[in-house]
Amino acid sequence: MRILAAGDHFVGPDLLEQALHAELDGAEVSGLRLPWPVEPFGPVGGVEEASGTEQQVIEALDGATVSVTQMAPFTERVFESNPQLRLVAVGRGGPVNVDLGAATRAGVAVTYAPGRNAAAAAEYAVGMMLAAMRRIPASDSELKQGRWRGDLYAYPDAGIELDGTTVGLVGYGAIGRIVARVLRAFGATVLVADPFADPADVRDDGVEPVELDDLLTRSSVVSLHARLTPETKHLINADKLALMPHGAVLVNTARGGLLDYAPLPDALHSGRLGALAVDVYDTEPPPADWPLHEAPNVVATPHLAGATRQTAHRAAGIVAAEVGRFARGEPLAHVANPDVLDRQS
Ligand SMILES: NC(=O)C1=CN([C@@H]2O[C@H](COP(=O)(O)OP(=O)(O)OC[C@H]3O[C@@H](n4cnc5c(N)ncnc54)[C@H](O)[C@@H]3O)[C@@H](O)[C@H]2O)C=CC1
Ligand SMILES: O=C(O)C(=O)COP(=O)(O)O
Repeated sequence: MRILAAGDHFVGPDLLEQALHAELDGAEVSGLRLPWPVEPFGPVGGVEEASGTEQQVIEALDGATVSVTQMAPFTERVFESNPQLRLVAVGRGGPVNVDLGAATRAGVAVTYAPGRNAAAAAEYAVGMMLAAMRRIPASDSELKQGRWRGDLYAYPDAGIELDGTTVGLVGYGAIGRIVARVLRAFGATVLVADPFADPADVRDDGVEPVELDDLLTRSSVVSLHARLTPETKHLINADKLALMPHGAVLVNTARGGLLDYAPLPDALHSGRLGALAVDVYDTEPPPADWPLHEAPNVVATPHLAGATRQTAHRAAGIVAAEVGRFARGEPLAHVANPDVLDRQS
C-alpha cells in the first residue's frame, strides 16, 4: 500500500511516517512538507483552513491509495486526478481541509481525529481566562518596567475570581466539555449554549444548558468553543455584546470568524467589556495597525491554543491507527462520510 504523509510544520511528514511505520509493517510512505508559514488555500468546504496548493497534493499523491495529513487541500480536482485514492485520514478535530462531497462522489473515505488537541486547547482557554481576569500579562510587563502594584491592587479595579463567578461556554464539544470540568473545579457556575448538545447530558455534567442570549445576559465571563461554519460566522456581534453585563470578560480561543472584531475596541474603551483574551483573529496574523493593540485589557496570543507536543504525537498516532484499521479491513473509528463505506465494501 502506498501512503502519502502530507505533513506541515506542526505535525511533520517525519512524525507521520514514524507513526505509520510503528503501525504497519512494510508500508511504502512518501512525505510532502506543506508550506510554513501557512499558505492558505480555499475555501474547501466553506472555510479557509487548508495550506499548500492542490497541485502539490496532486503531484505528491502519485499513485498513493491512502494519504494522512493535517492541512493539505483535498479538493474535487485532487480526487479526480487520483482515482486510485481510497482513504484520507486527517489528524484534526474536523476534516475542514477536505471537500467531503467530492470525496464521497470519488468513493474516498475521510476520517479525522476528534479531541486530539482538546486538552491542549481547553487548558489554554482557562489560562487565557485567568490571564484576562487577573491581567497577568499586564502586571508582568509593568513589573519589568519598574512599576510595583498598580491599579490592580486597588479596589474596585482588582480582578475577579472564578470561584462563584458565572461563566458561559458557547459550544460544548470536545474542548468546551473539558473547560466546563476545569471551571467547575474552580467553583464557577457554568452555563452552556450549544444547539446540538443533549440538555440531559449537559445537566449530568453539572452544567446548565441555556439559549445563547440567556447565556450572554447572565455570564460575567464568556468563552467561545464552537466550530466555525457558515451558520456560526459572527455568532457574537455588536447586538450580542450589548447583552453582556458591563465589564464582562470575553475569551476566544476557537476561531476568529465566530466573533465580529469591529465593535470590540469601542466595547473595551467604554468598559462594556472588562477584558478580552484572544488567540484567533478574523485575519491571521492581525495587521500591525490592528485597533485592539491600542485597546485596554487585551490579552492576545498568536493562535497557539492547540499546539502542544502531545497534540502533535496524538494526531500522528490517531491517523496511523486509522490507516492500520483500513489496511486490516477493520471498521474505521471516526469516519466523516460513512455513506462511502457501503460503496467500498
Ligand atoms: N486556537 C487553537 O489553536 C484551537 C482552536 N480550536 C477551535 O476550537 C473550537 C472547538 O473545537 P472542538 O471542541 O474540538 O470542536 P467540536 O466539534 O468537538 O465542538 C464544537 C461544538 O460547537 C457546537 N456548535 C455548533 N454550532 C453551534 C452554535 N451555533 N452555537 C453553539 N455551539 C455550536 C457543536 O454542537 C459542537 O458541540 C473549534 O472552533 C476549533 O477550530 C481547536 C483547537 C485548537
Ligand atoms: O486551531 C488550531 O490550531 C487547530 O489545531 C484547530 O484544530 P482542529 O482543526 O479543530 O483540529
